[in-house]
Amino acid sequence: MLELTLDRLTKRYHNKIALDQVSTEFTQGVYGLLGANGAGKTTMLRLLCDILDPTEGEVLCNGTPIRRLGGEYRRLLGYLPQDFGYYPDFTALRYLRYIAALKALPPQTARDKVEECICLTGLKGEEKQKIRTYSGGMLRRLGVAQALLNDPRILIMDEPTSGLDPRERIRFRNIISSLSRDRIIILSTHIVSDVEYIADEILLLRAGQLIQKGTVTEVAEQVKGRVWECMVSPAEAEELGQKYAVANLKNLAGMVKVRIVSDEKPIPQAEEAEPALEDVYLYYFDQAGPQKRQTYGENPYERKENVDVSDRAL
Ligand SMILES: Nc1ncnc2c1ncn2[C@@H]1O[C@H](COP(=O)(O)OP(=O)(O)OP(=O)(O)O)[C@@H](O)[C@H]1O
Repeated sequence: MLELTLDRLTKRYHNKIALDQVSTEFTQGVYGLLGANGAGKTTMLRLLCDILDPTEGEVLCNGTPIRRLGGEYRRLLGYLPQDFGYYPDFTALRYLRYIAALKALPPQTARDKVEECICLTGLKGEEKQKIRTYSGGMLRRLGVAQALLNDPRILIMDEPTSGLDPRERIRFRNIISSLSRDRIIILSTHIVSDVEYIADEILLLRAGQLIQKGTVTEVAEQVKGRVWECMVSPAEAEELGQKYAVANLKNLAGMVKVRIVSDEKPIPQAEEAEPALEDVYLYYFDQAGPQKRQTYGENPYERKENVDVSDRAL
């Protein structure tokens, strides 16, 4: 079985520490790397892909430093960067054949894999369209397809769901679930719901440090006793929003149901609620300040459909 080990992995850009002594292991499964902007997610993924050199520490694959494995390691790897390069005037088919050639796949294998990846990512029927005509979701699926051409045992994706509409998000999650057998899949995001349902383990990265790792339930347990719900008037809700990290607001018959993440009980009538992953996210990453938290949408108490709390909090 494949095992990736990060051993005190550190990356400094001049005097800025982007990744700070991160040690952890990955075995088969889906891992969701969650963190706010600038937390160090891209840096960690690029170190894992051997695109960046660590300042200290190392990445090991089955005990051997990936530096030493070189091409042997890269053959195990599929990578979808945040902005993957493509030629807009190529058709998807031509582009995938081109990438297959770059990955040095033998011609028959290339033809088979291109077809397989087109089908797997739901692009069948659209593969002869020029990429410039693709929607954001189709483009992301094409990105996944190119990362899969060499049948990688390790699949690394940087913010693969950014800019996708809810339908494409669900589609993406289903693709990842179908790929998860026999692979290490690591994907970064700042959108909690994108990893909540598919990740076997969640890693929380804050200011370059790994602050939590575990299943969704294990990570959510970390805020047990710190999640509160209460029904208050709109004015009280506004006041609470100024003071606390508010995870959820719902208008109910003139009153507002408020979900708050706080070490202390915010008001006497607040009741403890079962923690969820987005509460954890809010607990660790709510750096926006109350003003920003409260200015989402025209009515701050209206929970907009398909808008992630984590998006709102940042
Ligand atoms: N080439 C670079 N030179 C200097 N600083 C950098 C460089 N790349 C990243 N950084 C800094 O390192 C920190 C971590 O950046 P990184 O891109 O890894 O974070 P991230 O979690 O992926 O953020 P985002 O979600 O915005 O992509 C940030 O403070 C960033 O400004």
